[in-house]
Amino acid sequence: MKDLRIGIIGVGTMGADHAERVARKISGARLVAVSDPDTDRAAAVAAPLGDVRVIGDPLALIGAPDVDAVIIASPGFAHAEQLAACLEHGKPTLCEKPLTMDTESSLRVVEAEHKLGRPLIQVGFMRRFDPEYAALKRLLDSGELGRPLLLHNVHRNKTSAPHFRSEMIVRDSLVHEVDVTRWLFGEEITRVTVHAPKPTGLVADGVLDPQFAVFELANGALADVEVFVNFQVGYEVRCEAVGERGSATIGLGVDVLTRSAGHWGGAVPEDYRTRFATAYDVEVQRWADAAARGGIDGPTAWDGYAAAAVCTAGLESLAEGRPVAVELARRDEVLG
Ligand SMILES: NC(=O)c1ccc[n+]([C@@H]2O[C@H](COP(=O)([O-])OP(=O)(O)OC[C@H]3O[C@@H](n4cnc5c(N)ncnc54)[C@H](O)[C@@H]3O)[C@@H](O)[C@H]2O)c1
Ligand SMILES: O[C@H]1[C@H](O)[C@@H](O)[C@H](O)[C@@H](O)[C@H]1O
Repeated sequence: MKDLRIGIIGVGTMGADHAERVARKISGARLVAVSDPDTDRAAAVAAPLGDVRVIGDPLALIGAPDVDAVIIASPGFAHAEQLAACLEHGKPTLCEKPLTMDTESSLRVVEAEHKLGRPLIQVGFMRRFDPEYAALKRLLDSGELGRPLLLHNVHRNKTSAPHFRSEMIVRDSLVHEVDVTRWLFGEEITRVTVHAPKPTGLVADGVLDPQFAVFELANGALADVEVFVNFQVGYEVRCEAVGERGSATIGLGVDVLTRSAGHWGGAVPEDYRTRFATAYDVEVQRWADAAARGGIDGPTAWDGYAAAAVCTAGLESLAEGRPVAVELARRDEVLG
């Protein structure tokens, strides 16, 4: 079988990481093109990776006949237009989260894909491919812990860019826990409350960081999330599920404990590229295998839309200081 020819749009932090992954690690696939408005950056990413074209216009990359499948790693605000083009050209697409930046445009993506009659869009909720999250999912599904009752999540980044304001903390960071909660518990989130304590003094005025969210699920379960994107120390993502007959915790980072220089303990990863390296590898390999067959193998456009709807409610809650019901279209009405 011929290699799947992949083009990547947006080669900043995440896109460059995916470019290297596709070029060096993913079997049955080849990186053939990258696109970024910062063409110098695109050229610098492409140069060490072999025969990779730089295409200035992302829509031209999507339409290029020698690009079989697309990875979108541009900022969230650019996803809606680029996803529409991928659907128009019938190209299997791995779109980094968030699907889009609002509920309405996410629903339009779901509807446009549905009209094509086959799933083409996979959303980059990579935690589903992380070995620890996957083990937790299997444990919960096995019933060993009884009915899941509670999920406690911690999501901390070392620092975030100045443009990363309160809305981004919800739509770009908290969105991971929205997906993890829906996926682990297999239920929709129906109501959201996002609280913000007095912010850390280490962010610009007006940025609500950290935030503390509570998700109410359709089956009566509850999830809480601390999201703190300027924690200073490093990258920490933890999660504990509590069921009727036990609990399970992942993300403790305890696999290598060292004693040196008068301390003992483990390392704190710098960012998501280290902590979730395996998850990204598995995600992209499984997506590439599925894309070669013309489809997807992971979180769907519907998952991206459902997460966007929860984030919209979360932002309203953050602004108004009260719980907000999630407005989600009926799945059977949208997807038939
Ligand atoms: N799954 C994860 O863990 C993870 C981690 C980081 C980022 N992300 C997601 O990846 C995406 C990119 O984030 P990032 O941190 O790499 O951002 P970044 O700012 O580092 O890079 C974005 C790149 O996109 C380019 N760009 C800007 N506008 C564009 C457009 N209209 N079309 C194409 N390219 C454009 C920029 O020049 C830049 O090179 C976002 O959706 C983000 O949420 C996901
Ligand atoms: O875009 C990134 C990415 O999604 C990371 O996985 C998350 O930890 C960050 O908070 C977010 O800014």
